[in-house]
Amino acid sequence: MSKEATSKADVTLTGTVLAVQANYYQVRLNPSPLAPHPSSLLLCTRRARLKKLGQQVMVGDRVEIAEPDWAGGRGAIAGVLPRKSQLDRPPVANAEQILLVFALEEPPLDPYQLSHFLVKAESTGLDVRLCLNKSDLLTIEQQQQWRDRLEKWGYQPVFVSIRQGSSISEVRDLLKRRISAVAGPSGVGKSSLINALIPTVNLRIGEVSGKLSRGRHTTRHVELFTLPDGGLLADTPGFNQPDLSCHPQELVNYFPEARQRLAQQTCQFSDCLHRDEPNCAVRGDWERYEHYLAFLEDAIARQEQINQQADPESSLKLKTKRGKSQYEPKLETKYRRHSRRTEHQALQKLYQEADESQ
Ligand SMILES: Nc1nc2c(ncn2[C@@H]2O[C@H](COP(=O)(O)OP(=O)(O)OP(=O)(O)O)[C@@H](O)[C@H]2O)c(=O)[nH]1
Ligand SMILES: [Zn+2]
Repeated sequence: MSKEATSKADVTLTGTVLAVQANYYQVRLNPSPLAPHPSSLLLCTRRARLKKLGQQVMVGDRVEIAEPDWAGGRGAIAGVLPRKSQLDRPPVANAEQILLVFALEEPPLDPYQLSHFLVKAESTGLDVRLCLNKSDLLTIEQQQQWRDRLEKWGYQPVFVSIRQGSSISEVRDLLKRRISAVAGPSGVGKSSLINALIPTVNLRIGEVSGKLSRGRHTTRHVELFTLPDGGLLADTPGFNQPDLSCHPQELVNYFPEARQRLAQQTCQFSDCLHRDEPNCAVRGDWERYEHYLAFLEDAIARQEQINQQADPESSLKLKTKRGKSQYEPKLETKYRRHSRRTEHQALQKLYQEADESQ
């Protein structure tokens, strides 16, 4: 075979990245006549060409493998197929849905915190599923109250008790054959759920230091767990204290019940922020409207900060005090602290250089 023919044959080998640790990628191969057996795992490096192009490789990525060394279980990632979706914190490619886990009790379900997580999850554009754990701590009536309330928010939660092993199969069905990311606050039972879904995983429960030493909750290590009946699951440490970083104008789209109102009626003004504008279709008697207003304030404040950073040479800055806006002089550049954005860019550059020098 000519050299060219060999390399062509190599790139027909494809797989999915299951884990990333430093500069190594664990790849599960797709069935192929070239692979010795289906579901072979290879430990891969990234081709220098991809590094030069700045092509990042994330868990969930579908990749092309070259130079397989079957005996040594090694290979090289030669290409990354186009992504259907991309989560940044944690870095996961091709996820289709977010499984948001909350507890009904211990800790008690806080509607505002739940709303915050839901909006953050919706802002990814992925499907959002809600799983409420520790149903053993609530009566049937109490569960029904939550069910009714959350249905008005636009969600059909799955109530489970991992302790009693109830309704785990419903969650399993939700996750079948899809890439999902699990998110939720601390202590709600995410590890317990993953253990129940994948008995071979054996994550530590309720032991923070144990988890840290295992490297589970560090940003350099992201892993997709393989579910017994197909599907991949990412445990998402970066999602634990979500910060809402959406544009004020977009926020409304992350509330299913507001989306529904907008589908039936439009606001008078196309740039309506749904606060006190006349003839607004969104403002009204729905439970989470208060949450919407609170998140909107944050989004507007963040947007103003971004606008200031986008125009760092302007000698005036817009200040809003008690609803009144006015321009105030800014300090000279050399006396100003570096903006968070430039610090972030500098850090990114450092990471990149460190990566390339390895
Ligand atoms: N009553 C009750 N307790 C549960 C249930 N599932 C988990 N727990 C308990 O909840 C606590 C927290 O469980 P974990 O699985 O560690 O929670 P986690 O969400 O992974 O927590 P972090 O790792 O801190 O994010 C443990 O003490 C579990 O035993 C349940 O269905 N019912
Ligand atoms: Zn409106």
